[in-house]
Amino acid sequence: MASRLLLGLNCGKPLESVLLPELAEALSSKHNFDLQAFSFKADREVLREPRVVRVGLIQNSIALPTEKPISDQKRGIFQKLKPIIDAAGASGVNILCLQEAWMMPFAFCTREKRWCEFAEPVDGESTRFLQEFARKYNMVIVSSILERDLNHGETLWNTAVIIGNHGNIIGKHRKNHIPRVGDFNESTYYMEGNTGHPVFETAYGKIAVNICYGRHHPLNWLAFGLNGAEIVFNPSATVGELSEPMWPIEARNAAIANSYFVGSINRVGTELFPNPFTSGDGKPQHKDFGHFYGSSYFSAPDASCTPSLSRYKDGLLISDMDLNLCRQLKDKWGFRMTARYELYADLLNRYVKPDFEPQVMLTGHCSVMYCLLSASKYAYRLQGSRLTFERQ
Ligand SMILES: NC(=O)NCCC(=O)O
Repeated sequence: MASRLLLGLNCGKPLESVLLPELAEALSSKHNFDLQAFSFKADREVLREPRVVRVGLIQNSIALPTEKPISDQKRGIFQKLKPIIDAAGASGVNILCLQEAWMMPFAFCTREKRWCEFAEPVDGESTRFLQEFARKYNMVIVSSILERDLNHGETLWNTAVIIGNHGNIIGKHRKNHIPRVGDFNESTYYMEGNTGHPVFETAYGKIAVNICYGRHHPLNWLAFGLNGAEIVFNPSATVGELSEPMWPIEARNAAIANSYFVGSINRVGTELFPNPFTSGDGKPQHKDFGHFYGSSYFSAPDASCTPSLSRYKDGLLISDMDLNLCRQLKDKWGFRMTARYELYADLLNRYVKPDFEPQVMLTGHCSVMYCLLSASKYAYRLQGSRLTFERQ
């Protein structure tokens, strides 16, 4: 019963696990990373063949202490990821996504500008590192980096680069929503993205990327769905104290509401920085953000989801998913058909204007109050939803 609620049912059954090649298992034992694989099925259709793609998510801790030279730290992460990506390749993964800013410690919240040196152009060394794997394994790779935009005054962005299965760069998406919560105040580092909600048509399906804090924004999820995404990745960096109770709910809910699959990834470990920083909350200064709790997982449009990877260990989570499930769930629940986009559009149009007044109707209770007030010594004035009183 508990598992039915926690993981749901896929086509009426518990999710099945999948056997992986020995090579992948051997890499996971040798390099000590968690490896799990599952399969989301869809019903057989008469006119369409199943569209099964194999998707992978990688979560990892950093490789070297943050005091080490920046280039060593970055190379250390490359070395650490190599066997995990090889395991994905050996398992026949078609689309692989790494965690947010995978090529660096999660330094944004220190607000120290020294970490800007990790930034790279879209076609920089991290992309080149991954392009080789993309070619070797015929794999699409989603790589979330700190981007330095050389064509626009060297500004910084939090960007997901989409590398095609031939090693080509299909495009990029820049994080839309920047957190300003607790230690996660990343606004001193990069600006709100300017790429909208692109969906990338890859060899294996239509994918999009909702970077980290964007997962708290239902309209951000919706926009990727409206543009036709079948799989949305959510590469993240978040810690236990801040968000762990929300983690298993938000992406799963987005998958249900938007009839697509979601792959959620969070980094693992505690990252210590050389200088203490504060969170502006009156608590003592500290040198870490807390524990990045991993727990990466997949969610499907039928409300089923995989178990999560470890809270502590590096890991590769693989899942087969029949993308036909997206349309089957659209047909079943009709969320797209029953949504009232014209009503939402109208409200949002009015809401973004400075003179917006909330549409609040007076309850019966209030009307009685107004009658009493009218008979009293007070004059009242209703402006929009604001009620003011004045003694007569
Ligand atoms: N990287 C990032 O956006 N973190 C914010 C924390 C959260 O959304 O849980």
